[in-house]
Amino acid sequence: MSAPAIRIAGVRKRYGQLKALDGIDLEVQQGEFFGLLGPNGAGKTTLISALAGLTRVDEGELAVMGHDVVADYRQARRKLGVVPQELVFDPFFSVREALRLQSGYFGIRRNDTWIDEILASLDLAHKADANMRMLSGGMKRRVLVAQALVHRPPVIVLDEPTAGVDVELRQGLWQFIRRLNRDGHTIVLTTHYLEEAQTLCNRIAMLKAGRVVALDTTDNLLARFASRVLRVRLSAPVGLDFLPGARDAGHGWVEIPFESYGEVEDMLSRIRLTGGQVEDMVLGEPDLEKVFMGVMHEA
Ligand SMILES: Nc1ncnc2c1ncn2[C@@H]1O[C@H](COP(=O)(O)OP(=O)(O)OP(=O)(O)O)[C@@H](O)[C@H]1O
Repeated sequence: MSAPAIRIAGVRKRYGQLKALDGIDLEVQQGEFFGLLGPNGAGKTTLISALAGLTRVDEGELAVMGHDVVADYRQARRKLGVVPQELVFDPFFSVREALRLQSGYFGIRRNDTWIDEILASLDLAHKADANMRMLSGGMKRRVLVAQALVHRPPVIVLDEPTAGVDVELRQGLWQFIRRLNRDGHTIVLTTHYLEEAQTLCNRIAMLKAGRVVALDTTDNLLARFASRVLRVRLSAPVGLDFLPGARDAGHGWVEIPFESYGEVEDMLSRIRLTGGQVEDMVLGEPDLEKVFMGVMHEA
């Protein structure tokens, strides 16, 4: 069996009294599109920086593609591309120079063919010779993605890559990341945009105060914590006893949970039989935000 893309076992990290990572066990398999979610301060960035070998943990082990991040640092680092949260650049380099420099860190020379390919994929080719300080925030973020890819890592970790990024760039970025995933790259993503995580990630871990408080496939998380709901606005109030689980949502709206769409027809005919008239109707799908709130509240 091939090694997991990422293996995190019994990891603890303190900053003084604060337990930033409080016993994390997590495996991400090769080819996954994995979401790492959690409120501010949950420990996501600390975990990523430990994976990249930038932060030493107090206890536990981390490995990338089977390479321990401490004992086998160079190999582990080569297998990993990290898109950091912060935009930090040397303002005096051009985009191409920055990417060549990054290639140099990994001992790769004559990397221009691949660099050109990355620049084209990220729609950055026309900025190749522009100075970093001349780029907009969104462009800089694309360069960060490019930098993470110069050494063709099989595992790519993105720490809030779309924070402060406009809709168009976000869409383009996701298209590109999805393609990398289809090509076999393992993707780990942290984001506060839960909608993005819901559509992109096949599996999700939720962190709170340095612990994993939920870990499952996105579908299972959605099914476990959030239900579908039919919202109807009625012309006149009707008793709700005949609709199991229904609740008055105010302003004439009634919310009725259901599991399969087959039930909706039955609900509507029951409303009609009691003399109720539907004036407006909305079908609510389960969403990750509800799941997230539920998990954080329970944990
Ligand atoms: N160098 C440090 N020194 C002291 N405390 C730190 C340090 N780095 C992180 N912390 C603390 O560790 C905890 C975890 O921080 P971390 O940045 O990993 O959270 P996060 O989940 O990435 O949050 P965000 O969503 O805001 O990026 C926080 O309470 C943070 O204040």
